[in-house]
Amino acid sequence: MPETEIRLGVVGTGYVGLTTGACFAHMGHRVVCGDIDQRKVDLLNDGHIPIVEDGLEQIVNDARGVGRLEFVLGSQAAATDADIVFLCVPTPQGDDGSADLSYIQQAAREIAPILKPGAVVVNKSTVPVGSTVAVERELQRDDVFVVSNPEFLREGTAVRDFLQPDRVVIGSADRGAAEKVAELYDSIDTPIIITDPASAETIKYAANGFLAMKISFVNAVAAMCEAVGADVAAVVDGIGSDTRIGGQFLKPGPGWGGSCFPKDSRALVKIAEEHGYNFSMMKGVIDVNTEQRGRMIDKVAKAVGRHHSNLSGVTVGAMGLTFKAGTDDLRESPAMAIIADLRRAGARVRAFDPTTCGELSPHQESTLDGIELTKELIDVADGADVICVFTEWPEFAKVDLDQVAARAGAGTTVVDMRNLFDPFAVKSAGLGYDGVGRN
Ligand SMILES: NC(=O)C1=CN([C@@H]2O[C@H](COP(=O)(O)OP(=O)(O)OC[C@H]3O[C@@H](n4cnc5c(N)ncnc54)[C@H](O)[C@@H]3O)[C@@H](O)[C@H]2O)C=CC1
Ligand SMILES: O=C(O)[C@H]1O[C@H](OP(=O)(O)OP(=O)(O)OC[C@H]2O[C@@H](n3ccc(=O)[nH]c3=O)[C@H](O)[C@@H]2O)[C@H](O)[C@@H](O)[C@@H]1O
Repeated sequence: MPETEIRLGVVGTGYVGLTTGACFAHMGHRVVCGDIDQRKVDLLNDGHIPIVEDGLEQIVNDARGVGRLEFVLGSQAAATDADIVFLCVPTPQGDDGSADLSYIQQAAREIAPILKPGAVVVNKSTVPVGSTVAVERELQRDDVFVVSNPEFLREGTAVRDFLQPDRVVIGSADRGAAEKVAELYDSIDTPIIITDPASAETIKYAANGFLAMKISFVNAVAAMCEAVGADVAAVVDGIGSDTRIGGQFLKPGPGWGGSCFPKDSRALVKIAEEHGYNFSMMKGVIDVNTEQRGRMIDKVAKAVGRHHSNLSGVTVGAMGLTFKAGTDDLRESPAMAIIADLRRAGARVRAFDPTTCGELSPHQESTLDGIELTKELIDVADGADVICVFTEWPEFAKVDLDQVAARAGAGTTVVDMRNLFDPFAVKSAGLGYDGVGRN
């Protein structure tokens, strides 16, 4: 890997900031990552990775070992001396559905006085169209440049996605600044798309919106499969084999969740609305997702022979809590949303997730109140009237179904929201089975 003289600052050490900093250091750059969360900075300086992310610990430790990666408190300490500063702070959903830019604006204000002349500030956070200009306005510096470089990594495969991206998108009004950022990716073999800031910002939302649309589409098709007696797996195989459609992101489930699709799909609708366009298709994509959660709750109610509004006395065994496998992230998890509704209807929920059976991460602590956590997967079967598979953790598929039936009682239904189990195997163990789009 080539050692370069370019110094990078990264503001925010969450899923995106930590991955960005560690991967750029791995690629040969010198990186200083700053966060306002003292606990996170301390953990990182003690060699602990605060999130579950495959392969991240290794590259963080390797880069720190050769002195290319440092963790400091605050944005200024990260940006001092940096030639290029990446803003990787949250852009949560505001009250009206639009993206809340206050963290970005705050970070920009913090670093404005200490930026080196000629420095490039990069919006890596997902920000609405016009945010490059908004950051320029906060900085009030005509000797620095602002560039958009949206990130497309997924949680769980963040390191791989960052180091082997399908493309890198850079948006800038200044060609030289765009090329400076592009050079950082020189060691990666991938197309680099340089465009204007508004297009780069739109690409990010359009990509997430399109992926959410694929999943909503397949969930709607799954509902149809149940109605007409078709098998969604065969249908997905049949349509996904058409290269114009592609087989990826067509797994039916309890609806899409996570820290990005929900907020970004709403922000996309809002951005369009603010510019005079009614993005009705995206609204439909969101509606189908809401319906999908309702359909899952109806499946649970049907499994125990009750109406979904009255589940008092019902014990639900929950397999998985995170918004998908491979992450510890509970933000906007379909499991958490469905569990909240089941609990509101009076159900008791006992749950196991591989990321909640040890010490809880800060994200998790605040959200798990009222859910009884078990130490082992099999324990969720104890006394369960219904068992829900919320997350597709591969190890769940290896559970001993005879033991599940013994602990829960024969006839208990498994509502398999991820189509993880073989229905025949579940039924052979004496359990009931209900999947998504399967008959
Ligand atoms: N999580 C994901 O998979 C992806 C997220 N994104 C976008 O990236 C952005 C960041 O997302 P995450 O990394 O998930 O957020 P996160 O919440 O995991 O991390 C953000 C970090 O920024 C820190 N922070 C906030 N203000 C700060 C400041 N002024 N100075 C220093 N640190 C500060 C917070 O303490 C936190 O550690 C969002 O816009 C998100 O939409 C984009 C692609 C993927
Ligand atoms: O902007 C972001 O934050 C990121 O959002 C998503 O990444 P992520 O949220 O980590 O997770 P995904 O793997 O996309 O899954 C999102 C949700 O869709 C669900 N999903 C995904 C794929 C599928 O076929 N079916 C399905 O139900 C998942 O279970 C999960 O709830 C995008 O995939 C990333 O490209 C993007 O960078």
